[in-house]
Amino acid sequence: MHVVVNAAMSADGKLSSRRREQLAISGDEDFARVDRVRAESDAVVVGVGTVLADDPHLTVKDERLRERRRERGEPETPARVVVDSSGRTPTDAAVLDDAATTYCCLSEAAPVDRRAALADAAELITAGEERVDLLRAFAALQEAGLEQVMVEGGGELIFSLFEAGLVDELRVFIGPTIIGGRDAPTLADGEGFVADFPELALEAVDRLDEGVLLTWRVEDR
Ligand SMILES: NC(=O)C1=CN([C@@H]2O[C@H](COP(=O)(O)OP(=O)(O)OC[C@H]3O[C@@H](n4cnc5c(N)ncnc54)[C@H](O)[C@@H]3O)[C@@H](O)[C@H]2O)C=CC1
Ligand SMILES: Nc1nc(O)c(N)c(N[C@@H]2O[C@H](COP(=O)(O)O)[C@@H](O)[C@H]2O)n1
Repeated sequence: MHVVVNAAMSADGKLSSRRREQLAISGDEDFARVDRVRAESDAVVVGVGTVLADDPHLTVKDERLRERRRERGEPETPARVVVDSSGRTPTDAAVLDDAATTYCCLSEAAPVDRRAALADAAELITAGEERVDLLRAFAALQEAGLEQVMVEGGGELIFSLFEAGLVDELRVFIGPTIIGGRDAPTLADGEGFVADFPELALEAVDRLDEGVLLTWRVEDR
């Protein structure tokens, strides 16, 4: 499995404001690039915090990219994956519509009624007692045939994936704005590292829109 984390942050490292509402940090060129990365992926993954904040659809938007996927014999949009320990994904979430297969990765703590509600619209994977065990959940996704995986956020999930050593590549668009706020989400939140910081090797620097795209490879830990 190859895991690419892709996100957009402000020049001061924020994914959104302290209100945690969806903000367009990317410009048109970067959103088009994100669409191409989605179209090259078998699955697009987000945490439930992002589902609750943004209600994303996570589909491929460009019809030509969808057509190329169909020509390759792939579903026109990749599978969608929500990492959701207690099954908080609303049943009317856009990510649960029939545009693509959706996997909900739950923990054993997810209540039975939430499991039943989500089972109608999603494939359920259970891994971990109170929190989703990402190593086990991603192994189950790989077992289901998902090899090229794109993670779109948010900051809690991205930190945990780095902590679990699951990230192969990080692509960050840095947009021309300052958001600020000590409580605004950043690229990697969670508890944070105090030692054994993951190390990155810079692979590319590209100017896009009024910002810059950095592509990093994650060094083996
Ligand atoms: N600018 C950008 O590229 C993006 C911005 N965002 C923004 O990020 C914010 C949402 O991010 P977060 O609140 O950090 O939520 P998140 O999307 O990272 O989800 C975190 C939640 O996932 C669940 N979870 C289950 N197992 C977990 C594990 N092992 N590790 C971590 N989480 C686990 C927990 O319920 C946890 O609260 C929103 O404001 C959204 O707009 C989200 C995606 C991309
Ligand atoms: N790459 C990027 N740039 C931004 O400025 C963003 N706000 C995001 N957000 C991510 O995209 C998801 C929305 O997907 P749909 O358009 O609904 O398909 C959102 O939930 C974030 O994961 N990304």
